[in-house]
Amino acid sequence: MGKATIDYSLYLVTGREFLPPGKDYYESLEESLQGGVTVVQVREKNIDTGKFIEIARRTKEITDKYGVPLLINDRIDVHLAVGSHGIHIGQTDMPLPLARTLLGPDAIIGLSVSTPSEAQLAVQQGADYVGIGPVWATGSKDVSAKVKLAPEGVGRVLEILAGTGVEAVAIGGIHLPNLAQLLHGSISPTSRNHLSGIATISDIVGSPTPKDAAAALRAVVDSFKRARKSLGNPSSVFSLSSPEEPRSAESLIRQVGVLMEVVRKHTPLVHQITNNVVINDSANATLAVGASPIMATNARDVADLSKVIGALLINFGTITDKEGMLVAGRQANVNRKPLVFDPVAVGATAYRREASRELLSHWQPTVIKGNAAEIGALAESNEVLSRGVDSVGSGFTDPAKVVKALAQKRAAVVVLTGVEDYISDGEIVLKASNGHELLGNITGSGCMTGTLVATFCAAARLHYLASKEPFEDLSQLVQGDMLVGALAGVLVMTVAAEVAAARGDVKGPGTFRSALLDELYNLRPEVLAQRANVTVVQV
Ligand SMILES: Nc1ncnc2c1ncn2[C@@H]1O[C@H](COP(=O)(O)OP(=O)(O)OP(=O)(O)O)[C@@H](O)[C@H]1O
Ligand SMILES: Cc1ncsc1CCO
Repeated sequence: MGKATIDYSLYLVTGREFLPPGKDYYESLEESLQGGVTVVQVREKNIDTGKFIEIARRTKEITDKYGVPLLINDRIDVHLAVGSHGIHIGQTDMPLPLARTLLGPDAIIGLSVSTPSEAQLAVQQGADYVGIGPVWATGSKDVSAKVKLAPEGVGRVLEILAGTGVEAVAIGGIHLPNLAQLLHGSISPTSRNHLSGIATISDIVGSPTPKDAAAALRAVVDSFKRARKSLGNPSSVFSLSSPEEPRSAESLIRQVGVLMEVVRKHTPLVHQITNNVVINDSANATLAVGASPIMATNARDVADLSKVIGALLINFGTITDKEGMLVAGRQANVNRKPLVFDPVAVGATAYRREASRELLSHWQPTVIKGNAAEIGALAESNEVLSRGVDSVGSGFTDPAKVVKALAQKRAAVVVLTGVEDYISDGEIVLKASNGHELLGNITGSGCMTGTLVATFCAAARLHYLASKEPFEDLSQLVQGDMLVGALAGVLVMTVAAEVAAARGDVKGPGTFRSALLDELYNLRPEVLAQRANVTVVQV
């Protein structure tokens, strides 16, 4: 088996302590290989050398039967004794150059890395692959003192590895429900490098049916790799929502009109965890455009709900239900429902910054929507400051560049609201110049825009599912063109606002607020198409 042909898709690290009561280690191992494990690493701590060699030898008999390479954790002597394919070493184990000298060029040597600089060194020293982690907290190893990388942190390491030929698996807290989030969210921002696979212990070893457990994980990794491989444009965030038509402003506006009809026809359920300032206006805005709102926040309620909703909005304006946000978002990823994140006032306090980091490491948003201060805080730019929930200052020097970079960094569509709205999927940037200044005089206009973005993302998914052959890409977090969904939310809101503001009965914010609801209800695709002012910005 040549080194170049090794498939790192599903890398099993053994851990006999996780076996369910009564389950035999060798039986579990064989079943996991039948389920699709592609590499095995024997990891034994605190064990006599003789016993380690015995376990490794019997393990190799089984892995050989399935043509799967065997690696030994840390112990070169055990590797040599059983003739395995190589070793895996940690940062504090034997130095990689020394291991290479001892083992020669043909042995596989993998290294655990947690940072881009460790990855850089691994490349220089000739590692064949790296294990990047810990991604999340895990019960299999004490990583309490280590920084949890989250998918975004894995992506920063993958950036370093791009083009080097060094492959990468991620490790730490990876389970079936967060696997698609990890694969998608860790694609490196600039080079679009992605994981070769994932390493796991407990999901497989701890299962009474390791064959099924391995097969389920493998199916997600396989479909992810297939999708990345077949991708026409590797910079696209949503690989399977490749646009139906070339992306001109006219065609996008036409597609927005289609989504307006889809909402009225199918009345998607839009689950919203939002702040208590805007909750009623947001629910009414959802109804006005033809969808159906549900404002559940309790963690015990949201998991069931996730199966039936069209999309989820998480707006942390008054941030009282973080537990519900964590569970609902994770379930949206599992059920492949669009998830719109509105990080209200994220830059204003340390607590909000920390909460946003926690949420974004726990689930992958489909769309991130914010005003300049909020997008600035997420993009770690100090061009725009916040005063509570509002932005202060004149905005970004180059807003198109900021939204495009953040979309790439977060693997999500980004919507920046303000006098002009900017929307990017990391590939193209749209500028939408509709709206009215009275929107700045009512509270929660941005929050309502977020609600409508979620509503039309639900429609984009329904439209995709209705118009395409059903497909089984288990690694996709969403299906449908979410750029069009986001644009639709922004345009419906801002065009309805223009029509409302022009009414003779509108005298100020109070009458405008009622008129806005009426005009959301009355808005037709033809009127939207006439008024929509959208341009594609070259970045
Ligand atoms: N002066 C303006 N002219 C045109 N449109 C505007 C103006 N101000 C805001 N908008 C529109 O209003 C919507 C809300 O954007 P804004 O940036 O004010 O949100 P926000 O600050 O998050 O609001 P809130 O915190 O009150 O929910 C956007 O769709 C935007 O296009
Ligand atoms: C005023 C306000 N405070 C927290 S959320 C919110 C609604 C507008 O973002």
